[in-house]
Amino acid sequence: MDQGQTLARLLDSYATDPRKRAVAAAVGAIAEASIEISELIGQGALAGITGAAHGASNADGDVQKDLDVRAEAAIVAALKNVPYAALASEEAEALLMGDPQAPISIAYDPLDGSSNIDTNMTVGTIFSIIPNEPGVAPFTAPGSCQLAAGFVVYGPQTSFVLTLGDGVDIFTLDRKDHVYRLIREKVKVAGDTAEYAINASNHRHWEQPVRDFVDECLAGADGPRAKNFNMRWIGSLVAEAYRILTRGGVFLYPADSRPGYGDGRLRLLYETHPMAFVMEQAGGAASTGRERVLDLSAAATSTHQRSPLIMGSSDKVNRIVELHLDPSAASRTAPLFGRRGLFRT
Ligand SMILES: O=P(O)(O)OC[C@H]1O[C@](O)(COP(=O)(O)O)[C@@H](O)[C@@H]1O
Ligand SMILES: [Mg+2]
Ligand SMILES: [Mg+2]
Repeated sequence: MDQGQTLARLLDSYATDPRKRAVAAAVGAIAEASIEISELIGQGALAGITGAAHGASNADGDVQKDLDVRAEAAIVAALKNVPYAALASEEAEALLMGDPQAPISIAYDPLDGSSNIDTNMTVGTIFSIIPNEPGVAPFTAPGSCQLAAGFVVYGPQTSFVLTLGDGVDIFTLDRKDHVYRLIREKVKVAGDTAEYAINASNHRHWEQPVRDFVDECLAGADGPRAKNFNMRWIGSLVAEAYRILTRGGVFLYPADSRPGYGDGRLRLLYETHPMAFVMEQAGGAASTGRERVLDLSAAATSTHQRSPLIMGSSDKVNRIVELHLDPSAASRTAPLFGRRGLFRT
């Protein structure tokens, strides 16, 4: 690994044609905005950030926090000189239209995990950059068309996770010099980690395949996976994704039976598409349980469309998909487990 590599230098060497120059400019602008957001978060109440509601609701009906609004403003300002056709943000009901001839469009979640702000826990920014085809409605292509995607984690360190379609690199903010420095190159999701993350309070609303997978994990060394599992739930997608990239495991925000949760909670364009691209580029997988997330596309009017997200180590994601596609897989591959009747209803 080139210890002296910075995000800015990597983007310079990537920008070899007009489309790539636009991608590099967009990633660079989001990185600039993220440094400002990181400083705001670090200051917290000292910068007037309280975690209190801002008063308005975003397009999905979530109450906007102060920081949601300030992060949105920082990103829109940073993208001012980037040639984009359209911007889709969690915090804006409608698309923000730019130059229809521009080579790219950008979707982003300015502040992910906002319910964590007042608890001093990790939050982040997520982004997805797609090609713009003049005459075609923006953001209607499948996730596999993404040119670049990534996320920023505002944790004890501020880190920038990036894929330009050729693996995943992680940069950490050098606060002294205000630059992102490469700390991990071509990250690979570990396959053998016995960790899963899901909001277990929704257990009664899950579909059977999700219950079956969680039951397998809960059964630990006595169950079909013959391994004791740890459970993690931070309530912050970026923090869960960062943990999976650095340590392995699986994250689920599945569809469930609560009204409005038929496609889970996370939004396709600026949450599940970019996370799926990052996971696949790191050798992991991302599925809804039935379909590859990168095969999904949004309808022209559905900027804030949701999709289930099951992401992480391929073996675990594949097992969950198997349980969805073939319900008998639960008992067939676990005869001892099935015979004992553990967790069976
Ligand atoms: O509170 P829940 O239902 O467990 O949802 C948690 C999920 O919601 C999110 O906070 C959604 O993102 P926003 O904070 O951007 O709305 C994810 O980061 C997290 O994984
Ligand atoms: Mg979010
Ligand atoms: Mg958000």
